[in-house]
Amino acid sequence: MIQQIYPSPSHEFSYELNKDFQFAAAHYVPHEAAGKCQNIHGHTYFANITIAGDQLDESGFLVNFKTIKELLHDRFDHGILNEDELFSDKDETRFPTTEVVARIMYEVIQEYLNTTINKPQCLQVFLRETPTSYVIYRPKSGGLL
Ligand SMILES: Nc1nc2c(c(=O)[nH]1)N=C([C@H](O)[C@H](O)COP(=O)(O)OP(=O)(O)OP(=O)(O)O)CN2
Ligand SMILES: [Zn+2]
Repeated sequence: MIQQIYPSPSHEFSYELNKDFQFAAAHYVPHEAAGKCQNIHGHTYFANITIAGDQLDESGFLVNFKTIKELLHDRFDHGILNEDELFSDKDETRFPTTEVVARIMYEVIQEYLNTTINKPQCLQVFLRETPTSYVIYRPKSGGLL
């Protein structure tokens, strides 16, 4: 896996965990502004998920690395993003652009984290779509799910 340097969010939590993974997925952006990207095509996405908190769970984990991979990588890998119910071709807030995919990845992981006993926070999703294009999504403070 390509190791990358990415910006870190500032915070005052005692623990910060980062999980990197790649997934291959196809998508198209259903808007004329997307030009050739209106046609279905594929990417090898690279993601880095940052999670922080002050309390560990009964396993001594902030959150199990494996769970993050199962929730995100295993859902999207070798899929067509537009066909996942998380996305929509009719609602621009759910077109599978890099921005939206990053935000939706945050929403998926934070909804899971909210069910855990120690309730850590996802502070950042870094999502690289191509060698020259990436997005960082950070929830606004106070706007956490
Ligand atoms: N703000 C956004 N702009 C674009 C997105 C996006 O998700 N958010 N997506 C695309 C296309 O899907 C495309 O896959 C990526 O575009 P781009 O970086 O332009 O890809 P190129 O390989 O053609 O870029 P180079 O500059 O030649 O490396 C378009 N825009
Ligand atoms: Zn694309």
